[in-house]
This record gives sequence, structure tokens and C-alpha cells, in this order.
Amino acid sequence: MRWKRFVTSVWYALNGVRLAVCYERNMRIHLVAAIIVIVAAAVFRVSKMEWLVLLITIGIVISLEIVNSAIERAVDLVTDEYRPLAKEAKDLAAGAVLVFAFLSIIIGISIFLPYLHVFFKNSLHFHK
Ligand SMILES: Nc1ncnc2c1ncn2[C@@H]1O[C@H](COP(=O)(O)OP(=O)(O)OP(=O)(O)O)[C@@H](O)[C@H]1O
Repeated sequence: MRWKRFVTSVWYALNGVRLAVCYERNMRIHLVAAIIVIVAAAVFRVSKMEWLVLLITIGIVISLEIVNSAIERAVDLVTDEYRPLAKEAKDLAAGAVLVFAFLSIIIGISIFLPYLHVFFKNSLHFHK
């Protein structure tokens, strides 16, 4: 049955997400950051377009972290000895996460900065 195979593969994929959340410290850091960003976006009532950019960014960071974890496991499966290629594979995968995590900080700052500016300006007026 085709749908049964589909449900099984979704189940395995969800297990992959569970493994990343349970065993990867960096994944938990990304999740905490994502929750903070989502709460801030709701509080500041960012525009629909900004919501989309934030959600895409969060999705890419989390997906990259899951792929990075998969590569780490695949490398560990091949060897537990010191191998220059194993190092390169792991460092390259980690580099991919780092590049996009850095970009996502810039995206977050450029979206929230105008809202923070208005917020602090208004609270200064309120205290005068
Ligand atoms: N078999 C290996 N041969 C050579 N260098 C390795 C090997 N395994 C890991 N390394 C190096 O050590 C670093 C740390 O490896 P480790 O397996 O602890 O993963 P990690 O990058 O610390 O991931 P995490 O922090 O998510 O556990 C790697 O980034 C890589 O530079």
C-alpha cells in the first residue's frame, strides 16, 4: 500500500527530527533562538512578508543542523580513527551551518531593528 509506505517514511523522518532535538546541543540552541524570534515577531506584529522571511530562515537553519548531524554520524560510521578527510567532511558540514546562522543573525537584526527603534523611542516619550 502506497499511503502506508508514505506514513512510514514520514514516521522515520520525524524520528530524525527527534534524534536531532534530543542529542544535538546546537539544535537545542537553534530551537531556543527560533522560539525567541517567533515570540518577538508576534509581540512586534511584524508584517506578513517579514514573518515569511523569518520562518524560511528558521527552517533553513534547523534543516542545515539536521543535515550536519547526519553527516557527523555517517563519518563516525565510516571511521573512529583520525582521518584528514573525516575532519574535512565534518568541518565542511559545520561550516555550512555557521554561514547560514551568521546570515540569519543579520536577517534578524535588519527585521527587528526598526521595531526596536520605535519601541525605545515610544518608551522614552512615555517616561518624559
Ligand atoms: N574521525 C575524525 N578524524 C579527524 N578529525 C575528526 C574526526 N572526527 C571528528 N573530527 C574533528 O573533531 C571535531 C569535533 O568532532 P565531533 O565528532 O565531536 O563533532 P562535533 O563537530 O563536535 O559535533 P557536535 O558538537 O554536534 O557533537 C570535528 O569538527 C572535526 O574537526
